[in-house]
Amino acid sequence: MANTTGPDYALEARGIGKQFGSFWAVKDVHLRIPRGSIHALIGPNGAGKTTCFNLLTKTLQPSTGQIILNGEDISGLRTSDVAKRGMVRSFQISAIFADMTVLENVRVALQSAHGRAFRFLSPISSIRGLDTRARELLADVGLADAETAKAADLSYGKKRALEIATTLALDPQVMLLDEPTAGMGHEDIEPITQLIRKVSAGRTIVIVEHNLSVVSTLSDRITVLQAGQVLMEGTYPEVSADERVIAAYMGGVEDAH
Ligand SMILES: Nc1ncnc2c1ncn2[C@@H]1O[C@H](COP(=O)(O)OP(=O)(O)OP(=O)(O)O)[C@@H](O)[C@H]1O
Repeated sequence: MANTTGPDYALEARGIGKQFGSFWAVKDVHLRIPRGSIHALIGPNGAGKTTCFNLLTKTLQPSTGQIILNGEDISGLRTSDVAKRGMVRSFQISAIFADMTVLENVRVALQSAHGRAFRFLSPISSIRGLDTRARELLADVGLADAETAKAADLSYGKKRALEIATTLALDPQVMLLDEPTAGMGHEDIEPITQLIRKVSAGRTIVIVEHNLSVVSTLSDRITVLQAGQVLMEGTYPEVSADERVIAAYMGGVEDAH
């Protein structure tokens, strides 16, 4: 529920932690992500970004703390229950069906969003309805011309765009993107950055991203993690000027062009 007495947070983490054996990969992390914002999690290698991301999406069960989505405590829910409440993580590229066409991939995502994944005998008319929506989504991500291509034949950047289209098929209010530009060449980074900006309209986005140029372009606010804990939070100019952040990254900045 919207908080009418103060800032409206789509997603909050209250003291979340994750222990593996005796090691705390994430410890006492607090996050407050205003609705409609783009929020980045950054930090040097091993800082706990991926673990934190997995806790937020309930891929991992937190050892401590609470996760609040739209004012509701989701700490005990499974990923699929969280998705039904409007928070979806980007699928891994491996989740794209390589042998299907681009259009078929988005159709499958739409079918699963509508709970029809296994209803093979759907009337043709409902499949056409899905195709209309699938084409809209493909147009949104710049793949309108590629609908008959096999997913396996797409370039890396276009696979990521397809992945975003399949995520958008679930119409998430809160979208979590795990390193969307990882492994991309320069030619793909700019279009994907623009695409994330475009699909952020009317949504809340949490992004784990190593490329600090992408982070600076997209993020309203940034949380810097170090050794599993929050080092600081602020805007890009604030965090990039902070001596603790500079020290944490010393010798470990990747892709900081
Ligand atoms: N399943 C696990 N069991 C044990 N230790 C783990 C597990 N997952 C992560 N860790 C440890 O937790 C710490 C944080 O890892 P995590 O992958 O969250 O960091 P990260 O900031 O995403 O790193 P990178 O930038 O290298 O991807 C690391 O020391 C890692 O070795």
